[in-house]
Amino acid sequence: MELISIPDMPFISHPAPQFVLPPQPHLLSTLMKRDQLVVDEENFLNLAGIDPMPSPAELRKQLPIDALAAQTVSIGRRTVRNILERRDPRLLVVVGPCSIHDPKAGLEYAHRLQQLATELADTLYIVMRVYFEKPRTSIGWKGLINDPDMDNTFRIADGMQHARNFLLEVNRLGLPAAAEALDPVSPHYLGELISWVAIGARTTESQTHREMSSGLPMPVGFKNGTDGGVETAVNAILSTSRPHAFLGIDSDGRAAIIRTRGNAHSHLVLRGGSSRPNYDSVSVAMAEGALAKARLAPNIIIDCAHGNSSKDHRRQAAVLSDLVHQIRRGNRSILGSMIESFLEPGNQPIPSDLTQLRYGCSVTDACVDWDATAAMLRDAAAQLRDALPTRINTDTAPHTCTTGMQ
Ligand SMILES: O=C[C@H](O)[C@H](O)COP(=O)(O)O
Ligand SMILES: C=C(OP(=O)(O)O)C(=O)O
Repeated sequence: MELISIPDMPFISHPAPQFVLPPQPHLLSTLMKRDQLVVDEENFLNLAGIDPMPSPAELRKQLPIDALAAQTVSIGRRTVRNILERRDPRLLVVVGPCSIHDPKAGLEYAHRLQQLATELADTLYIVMRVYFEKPRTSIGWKGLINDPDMDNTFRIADGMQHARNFLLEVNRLGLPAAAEALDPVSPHYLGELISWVAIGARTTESQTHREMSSGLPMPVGFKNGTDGGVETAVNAILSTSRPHAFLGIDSDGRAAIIRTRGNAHSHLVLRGGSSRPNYDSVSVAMAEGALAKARLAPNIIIDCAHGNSSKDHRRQAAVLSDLVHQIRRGNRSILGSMIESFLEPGNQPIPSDLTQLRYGCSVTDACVDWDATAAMLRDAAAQLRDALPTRINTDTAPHTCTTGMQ
């Protein structure tokens, strides 16, 4: 198409011009040279701004990982892999606040949890749930990274800095951390400080998250979908175990082609569904069947919260107790559990005056309080102590994705 008539056209006019520009790259670039504003109006229609962000390499330099934190991460990832491979008989327990909104309260929780983790270390392998990114069903606060001041100012650069700082502190205690990987850019900033990752019920079906997980260095748990079906998660585990190539960024924040090897330690997390829980022995047997059909390892973690407790924190203890009984009765596929727990019970709405926030109480899903958490975990450890040694691997069945696949 010739552009001869374009300089005379009243492009920036209201109402919009009568004709539609054909989508031809050469035409677009010519227009960009002639009148940037025309193109901006067209392509920035729904954008309010693009602000700079430090690159992952810059933030990592500003808040570097130290030897102590690196050792915690290394031991954390190795131990979770060993649990998935039946080399370590302990029950993995991912426990902590639904979301971190107040680093001070979060760290107080981490100190208490570290002591409990040491006390129960013969039976339970405790990893702190450190969730900074919240996937919302519709709208709501999206976590400390997205809006650290909880006032819709969305200071994401500050949020990322707080998140990295917090993870450093937790790891320095010798307590490994678990997080949901929601935004595919975030692991570039935080991944080296995380020992276990969840892909949430709302993103397990996403190809972007499966590709990302295939290159992550830690074991990844895929939640079943919000409808309760496990097929999406089974497909995700299959996909993630394979190599992928996809668009991403490098540590300097430049667009890059990322090539992955595949993650052999992805597994299923049963979190219940909108209509019913799926932690019971029949649901677990069905999940084992779905994994076997796909030639995947029978590796299952049970989330005591979400659809398995109808988001009622008081029901989480019953779910934990049930899965412990399944293990005592000989179940070999349940390798871990998740608990939403904080200093105080329940949850609270985010008030407009943040000084009204109740210290140590969740601002997202309701949590079990500290004393109840400690009681639940001590009880689980006591029940499991004599049942675990029989779970060490002595057979030849597949225990990670790749050994289970042809
Ligand atoms: O764990 C957290 C919530 O269940 C998740 O972020 C969804 O929350 P919402 O349904 O309140 O948006
Ligand atoms: C959002 C979460 O879980 P799910 O993806 O199971 O809803 C969560 O654990 O914070």
